[in-house]
Amino acid sequence: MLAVEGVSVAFGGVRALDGVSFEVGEGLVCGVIGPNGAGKTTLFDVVSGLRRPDEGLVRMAGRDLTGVSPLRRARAGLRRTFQRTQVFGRLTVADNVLAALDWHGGGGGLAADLAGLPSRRRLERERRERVAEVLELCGLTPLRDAYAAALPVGRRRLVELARALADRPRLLLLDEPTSGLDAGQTDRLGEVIRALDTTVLLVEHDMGFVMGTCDRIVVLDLGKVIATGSPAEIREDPVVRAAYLG
Ligand SMILES: Nc1ncnc2c1ncn2[C@@H]1O[C@H](COP(=O)(O)OP(=O)(O)OP(=O)(O)O)[C@@H](O)[C@H]1O
Repeated sequence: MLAVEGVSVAFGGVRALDGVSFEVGEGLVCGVIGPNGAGKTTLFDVVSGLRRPDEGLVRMAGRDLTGVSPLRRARAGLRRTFQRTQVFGRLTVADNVLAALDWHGGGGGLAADLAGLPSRRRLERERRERVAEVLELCGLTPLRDAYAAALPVGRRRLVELARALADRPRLLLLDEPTSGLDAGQTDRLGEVIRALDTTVLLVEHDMGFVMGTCDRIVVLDLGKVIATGSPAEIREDPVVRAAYLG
């Protein structure tokens, strides 16, 4: 589903990424870990299109995305969440998710809205249904009418996840999704992520969360992939232990 092939990025003399290659299969959750400065954020920026690599390719479902803008990547089904949550505080939880669907437009423009065309009403119903489905998936149904600004950070993060999932992304990038969450909220988030059928790439410092949530793990150190494997393989890998786990 996602293939990163020989990606390198240099900042002056620093090789932030140095020939990074790995693949993530359809529907799998892949975690990227590594010590500070390993290149995780740079890798995320390359995959989401915020930074163009000096060398290498990023493919999604076989399509080369390397020169494709972040907006076009979004249209192709890629979504990203950020370390600092980005939700509309003045909207309710349900409207936050609805707003994430609205950018597709309803077709027919304002005239169709005013005329209340049947096609438009059907679309509206489908949207409401999708919102309800996503809220349920993220455990937010009881909070659907709460204002996002009033929610604690753990819930806001779930709202952000719900927004990212609203129109069924093909690939979801999560940047330190547990930051600011307590243990209970972290467990809940892990359950939601595991229940998704979307392909997920996440960067995370919380090792317990990574080991419990991910199918595959990519370990970066000084811009290079030093190991890839299942959580059990990574835990046992002598190179990883030496470089990172201690
Ligand atoms: N804009 C930049 N200009 C110069 N050097 C940079 C820039 N961004 C990152 N670097 C350097 O590239 C290397 C990789 O940084 P990156 O932020 O990708 O690592 P990271 O694994 O995300 O680290 P952290 O866990 O601390 O967030 C580091 O040596 C960093 O100092």
